[in-house]
Amino acid sequence: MTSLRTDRVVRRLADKVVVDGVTLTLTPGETVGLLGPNGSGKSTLLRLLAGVLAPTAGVVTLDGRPLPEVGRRATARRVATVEQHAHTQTELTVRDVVALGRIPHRRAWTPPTAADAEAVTAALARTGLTDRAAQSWHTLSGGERQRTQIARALAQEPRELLLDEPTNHLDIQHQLDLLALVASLPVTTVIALHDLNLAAMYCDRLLVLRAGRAVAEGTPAEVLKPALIEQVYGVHAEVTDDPGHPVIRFLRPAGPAGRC
Ligand SMILES: Nc1ncnc2c1ncn2[C@@H]1O[C@H](COP(=O)(O)OP(=O)(O)OP(=O)(O)O)[C@@H](O)[C@H]1O
Repeated sequence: MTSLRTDRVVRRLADKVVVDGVTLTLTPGETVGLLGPNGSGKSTLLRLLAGVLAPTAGVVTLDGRPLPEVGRRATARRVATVEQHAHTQTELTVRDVVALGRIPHRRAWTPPTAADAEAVTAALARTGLTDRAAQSWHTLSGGERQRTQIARALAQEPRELLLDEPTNHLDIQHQLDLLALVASLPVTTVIALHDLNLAAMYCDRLLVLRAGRAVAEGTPAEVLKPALIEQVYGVHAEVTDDPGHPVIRFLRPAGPAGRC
């Protein structure tokens, strides 16, 4: 069994090449970190992987079949996404939002089954939201909203999980908890991240984008070298080896040394 794969995908948006010939093959069960500066094409690549955007050239496959052939509903049963800025317009409780994850599994006009309810309850528990189930979405903090969207994706019981900067808005404990949870799930995960140290700690493999192109791919230790960090982010860094993963320390640019 394979998983998602992009084969030399290109995507143009408003006459600009935003993703430029990226090939990425996911191995079932692995956690792949998508790195790169703002505007480097991470979100766009995630949308291509989810089938929400069609490539301008190249192909995205799921188990070897192009996504248009797999179909939207079948893709939605397999692939869950958590976008950067998820909104809900209507008055929904946390449990209602999480239950939206069951839609791809339900037949039209049929009430939720016991299996649907169980998946929702389990997803709430896994994300620490059981006590918030009855709370209105609108009253949640940014971090609680983020966790609710993760719970919705887990309720979908996906085999592939695509996360766009899911640690935004989370305090450090919830960042670590979330990434530990994601890394422990028996699903194939692609996760766009800005924090290189968190990527080093929780990802099996990294793909680094710059101006839409893949410029490095490999394990965190292979990829996160000072020269690469300087080339991609324009930042000086020291990298030391902690058992199991590299640790990055950013060096101040020359100039007045300010402190918070
Ligand atoms: N609908 C659109 N029309 C025109 N340009 C777009 C559109 N969507 C994205 N872009 C551009 O494509 C480029 C890549 O955007 P994308 O959101 O994929 O980057 P990103 O790496 O996820 O960035 P960030 O880290 O800031 O979230 C950016 O320059 C962005 O302005």
